Amino acid sequence: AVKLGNVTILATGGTIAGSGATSTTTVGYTAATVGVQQLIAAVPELAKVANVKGEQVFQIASESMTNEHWLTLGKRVNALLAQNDVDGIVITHGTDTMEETAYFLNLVVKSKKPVVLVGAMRPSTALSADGPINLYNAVLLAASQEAVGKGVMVAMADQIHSARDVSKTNTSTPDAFKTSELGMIGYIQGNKPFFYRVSTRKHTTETEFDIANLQSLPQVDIVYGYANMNTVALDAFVANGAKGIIHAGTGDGSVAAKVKPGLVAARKKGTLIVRASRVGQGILARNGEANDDELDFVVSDTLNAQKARILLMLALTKTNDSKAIQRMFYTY
Ligand SMILES: NC(=O)CC[C@H](N)C(=O)O
Repeated sequence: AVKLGNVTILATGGTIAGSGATSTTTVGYTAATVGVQQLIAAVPELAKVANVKGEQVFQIASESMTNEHWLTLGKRVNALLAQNDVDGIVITHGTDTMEETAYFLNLVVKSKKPVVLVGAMRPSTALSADGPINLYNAVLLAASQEAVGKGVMVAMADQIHSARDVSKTNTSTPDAFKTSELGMIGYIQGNKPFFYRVSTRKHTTETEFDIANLQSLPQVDIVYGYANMNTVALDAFVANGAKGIIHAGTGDGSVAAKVKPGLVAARKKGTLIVRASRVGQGILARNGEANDDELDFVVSDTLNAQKARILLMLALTKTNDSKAIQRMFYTY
């Protein structure tokens, strides 16, 4: 008989653990109601691909995820993966901030063992609920040799995405997760993962970040760019003590004339400024829409604003040097 891998499922809530009033309730249901043992019991097929254990870490909708949740989860993942009797981890998670949690873990997990985030777009009570098959695929992926060393992954709708590049791209359809231009890394088909590409960016055991002794992360906020933008949000975040600001600018990270003096003043007072884009694809050109060298700004490379926020928080636990932080944005 083939020896099965040991996979721990860490449950955090979300729609995969959600329930609705009827079988056709696919919106307006309640997330985070079903416990991890019930999730596992609903998919007896899991026992064919791994020895599965469950742990309820949180029971929340993922829009309420906080830095503190991430530190707790990251430490638990590292503790479990340090054990000889754990071969991989699956994290069930709400889909709204799944890409953020995945990228955070991609930067702080200290192991080559597979870590797979999974969720559902339809609650467990719905017709054609996607949670059970997504969970099955995630567990077989986490138990597979092929997934070792690939960094943190998101497994949704038979596709494998790398944490750095994946995004939720639809409010409600089951195929919501995409890595549009950079491309997903593989498929799961016929009970097997198939990989086709890997990111060139460093992750997990290759990063310089260590959360073992951290109780909190520096405050970093996002300012969204739009026509007729005013300066109120930026000024309020800076007055509130933000250590970093992600400016999710229009286009290639352009900054409205009215907003620029506030960013420059914040930087002079010590706040790190990262220019990102609201567009969703493409490289943020350094010294393009602003003279970053002169203004001492950092650019986000291809990271979207919510992921740039995570990298900047972790970067600020190591250094305040903008050049070192810019290097990190071209590394991870
Ligand atoms: N499909 C989902 O998981 C969304 C439910 C909820 N808003 C969450 O992110 O947890």
